[in-house]
Amino acid sequence: MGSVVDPAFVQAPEHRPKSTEDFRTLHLYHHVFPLYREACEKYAKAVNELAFKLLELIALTLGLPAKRLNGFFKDQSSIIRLNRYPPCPSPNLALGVGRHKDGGALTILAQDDVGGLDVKRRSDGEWIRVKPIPNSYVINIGDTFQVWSNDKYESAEHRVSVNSERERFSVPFFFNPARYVTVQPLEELIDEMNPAKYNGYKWGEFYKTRQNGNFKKLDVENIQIYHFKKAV
Ligand SMILES: O=C(O)CCC(=O)C(=O)O
Ligand SMILES: [Fe+2]
Repeated sequence: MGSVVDPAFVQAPEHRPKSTEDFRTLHLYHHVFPLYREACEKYAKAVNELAFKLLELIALTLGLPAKRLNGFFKDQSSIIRLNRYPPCPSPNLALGVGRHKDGGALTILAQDDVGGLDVKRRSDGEWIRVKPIPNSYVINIGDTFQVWSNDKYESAEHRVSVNSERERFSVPFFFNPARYVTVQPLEELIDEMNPAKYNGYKWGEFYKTRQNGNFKKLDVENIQIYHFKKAV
């Protein structure tokens, strides 16, 4: 790479790591944008605190001690993504993000007032726009919670539509457990009457494979939690 003349035109790095290991060596030009780094770190700390509060509240709703799930996040692999969706001349022919489910425990999404996030209504399969509400987050239950809760909670399928008028920004925080965590139905929630519906899987392996895409796209077979569903 040549020398940097104007930092506004620094070539963006290849930002999709090839393996989970690469996340550790990912640098977003900290030296070029120190204020950006500071803002990101501050935001990450605050949203992480919120994530733990939500985690504890959800644990209580499952009849578990508030801190029952906290240990899974000791070496958490959470990430924040900054999304920009430019206006699209043919919004009916393209999607900002194709249909998918978030694989982790929770997603805390900040979105601007443009709108574009659609969630699939389970009753009839219709795509419903998630209306932006100022100063609020969209909280999404991910696959990990679906498995922990043995299907009591379900992760929602969603996608992002684009429009031809305005660019859109969103900032999801993906609250993910440590890579070494085996995700499986919590033992307190299963018994003979209500047996485990999933075999356990290693979060790090699942996530690495999920990075190849979500649901079936081109010729890549994507990993989904139903692959771990036990036969009944
Ligand atoms: O931009 C959004 O509103 C959501 C993006 C999203 O679903 C994702 O990055 O997983
Ligand atoms: Fe998502």
